[in-house]
Amino acid sequence: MTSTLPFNIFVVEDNEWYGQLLVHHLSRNPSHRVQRFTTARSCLDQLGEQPDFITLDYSLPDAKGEQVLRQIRERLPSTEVIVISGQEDIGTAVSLLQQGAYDYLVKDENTLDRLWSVVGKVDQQVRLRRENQQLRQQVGAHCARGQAILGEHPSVQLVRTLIAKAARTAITVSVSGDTGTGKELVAKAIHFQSDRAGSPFVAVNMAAIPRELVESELFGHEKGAFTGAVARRVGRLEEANGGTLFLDEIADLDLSLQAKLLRVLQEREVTRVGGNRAVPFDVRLIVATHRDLLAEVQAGRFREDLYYRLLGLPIVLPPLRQRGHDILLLAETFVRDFCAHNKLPVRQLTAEACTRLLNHPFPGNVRELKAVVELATVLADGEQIQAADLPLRPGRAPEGPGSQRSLRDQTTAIVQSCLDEMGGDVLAVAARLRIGKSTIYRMIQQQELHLT
Ligand SMILES: Nc1ncnc2c1ncn2[C@@H]1O[C@H](COP(=O)(O)OP(=O)(O)OP(=O)(O)O)[C@@H](O)[C@H]1O
Repeated sequence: MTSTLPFNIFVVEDNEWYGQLLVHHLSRNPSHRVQRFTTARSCLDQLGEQPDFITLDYSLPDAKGEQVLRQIRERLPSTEVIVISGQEDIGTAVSLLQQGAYDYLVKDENTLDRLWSVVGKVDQQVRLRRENQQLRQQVGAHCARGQAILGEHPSVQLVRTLIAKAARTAITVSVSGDTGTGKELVAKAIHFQSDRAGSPFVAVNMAAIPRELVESELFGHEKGAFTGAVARRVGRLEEANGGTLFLDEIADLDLSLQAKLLRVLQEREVTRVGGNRAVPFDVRLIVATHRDLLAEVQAGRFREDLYYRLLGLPIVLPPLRQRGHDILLLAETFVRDFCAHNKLPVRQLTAEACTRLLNHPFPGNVRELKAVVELATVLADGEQIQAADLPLRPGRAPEGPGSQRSLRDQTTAIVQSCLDEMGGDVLAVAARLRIGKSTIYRMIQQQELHLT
């Protein structure tokens, strides 16, 4: 997928001859749309056109480079600005770079070549960003229709209700649940159902970033802020401006950064590492963890003030094994989608395969179920997916009271939970669980099951 939109460039230069030279040079690429302005005011008045790139003459008749740069950065934080100056002045260059200029060029015989290579880089970044945006919109359309989170279990219905409520405001949301229960999916659903859907959804996993890089990842850094900071980098908070920031595995954030995050969230401004300018931001925060955050607070590993700042609207995702017949509903949907994507004839799970799925503890939750049934679809020979096709490994035993139960007890519990959910409709339960209705009637007669 490539973006066909033009790359919009503003050239702000009062010198007639040099301005025309820049316009001519930058217009050599047919996808560039170049406009020229001779004053700061005329450029600022047209920022509504959202240029992708601006070349800014440092000395304009009505303003200095710093002032214009500040106003552009405030209004269009993702537009890159390159300052072009008649004289080399290291102090000015450093100050402009710290204020967020992409580069600082001195007018000499190399300027046009350097400009050409910088514009090429920015052009590529912008196109990648647009592609991402298009992909996001596709995912978003799916999430926004409320179809992403499958399940009929009351606990999942409650999750969908809370998502819809959260989407109406910008409240912080804290999602908890074991690995693979759908925490990121919930975060995306909230974002794409909210009025921030057209803005970025940025996900950061605290456990996946080396400790020493977390601060710069979140808050960004200026060029030269530390060894290896070869270019300015906008942090994830700024990247999510106007949209949603999803901080996964928040409990893994170390204590010193917890203090910094709290301050940034309270002040609603972020200063890049090595920078001296606070940039305001507007993001909805969604945090997730598979740990008990309150227990982390009690153990002194998580700041209590940050805990209360982040709690917001809590959404709890139950483990898959506690969602009754949703296991089958999800399995059937994953098989159907997988067959459709891979142009395979539709495959059905046999009754034995369903029973095997219902009795598996699924320590990896929905992610594990999806992987298992997709692989089984590939392994199955005919149109049916047999129990033996399911690559289920004896997993970690489910935690809690169920862990010591026999297979029979677990089956009874699943059938009972379906009966309760479906208002005692034996035929519907038999169809859903693919077991004979007489088996259910016999279990009722033997008082293993109860109709409420
Ligand atoms: N209720 C659901 N309906 C449909 N798909 C689901 C559901 N829950 C989870 N999934 C799918 O399961 C996979 C894992 O979900 P997700 O990544 O959101 O889990 P997670 O809790 O964030 O995992 P982790 O804690 O390991 O990061 C994804 O492919 C997701 O689309």
